[in-house]
Amino acid sequence: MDSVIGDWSEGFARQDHAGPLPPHHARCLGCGPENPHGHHLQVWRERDAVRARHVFDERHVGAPGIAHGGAVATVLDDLFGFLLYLIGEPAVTRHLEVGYRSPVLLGTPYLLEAGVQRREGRKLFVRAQGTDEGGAAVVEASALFLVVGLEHFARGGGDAAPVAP
Ligand SMILES: CCCCC/C=C\C/C=C\C/C=C\C/C=C\CCCC(=O)SCCNC(=O)CCNC(=O)[C@H](O)C(C)(C)COP(=O)(O)OP(=O)(O)OC[C@H]1O[C@@H](n2cnc3c(N)ncnc32)[C@H](O)[C@@H]1OP(=O)(O)O
Repeated sequence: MDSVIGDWSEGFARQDHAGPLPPHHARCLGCGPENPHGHHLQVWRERDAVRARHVFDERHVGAPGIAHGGAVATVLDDLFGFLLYLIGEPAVTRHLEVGYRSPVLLGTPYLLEAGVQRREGRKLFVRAQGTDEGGAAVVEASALFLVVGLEHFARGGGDAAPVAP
């Protein structure tokens, strides 16, 4: 196991308190502060939910002025990844579904929230939604995460490759 997996598993005690949660690692596409192509998602815990206030920018453009659907899916998938801090076990996405109700506009803040709907053995069924500042739902997602052992991540060589300039 290399440094990223080692560091992550060391810090992977269940986070039982409300407040900010740590990024998965520094270069994570969803939340890593050192990934220049990343979304820099900042997530906090409130009771049994995880929340983020998020703004998409020009790097994530699909149709002019509108966030690319794949970028929105990336952010929601990564948000689900923060629920693992509540569960205290590593898991990976097996299935992800996104419903795009309204365009997600660039430069516009959205509240993203996710929670665990139910657990059946190693299967975690999770749900999320994104709302605009008026409280209207613009996007919703559901996913199946499967709990895995840390050896799962050794298949990728463990440490993330350096980010290309
Ligand atoms: C969270 C990360 C923890 C990391 C810790 C280590 C280091 C830290 C460093 C980095 C972490 C950084 C960031 C990541 C954090 C979050 C980001 C978001 C998460 C992701 O980005 S993660 C990447 C994308 N992800 C994958 O790369 C998974 C590829 N995949 C596999 O590796 C295998 O697929 C595996 C191992 C998952 C399972 O493999 P398998 O062979 O054990 O199991 P199988 O596939 O058969 O399905 C099992 C049961 O699910 C049922 N099932 C299937 N589909 C269903 C559906 N739609 N509805 C209802 N049930 C369904 C079946 O029917 C069966 O049910 P049953 O067991 O009852 O028969």
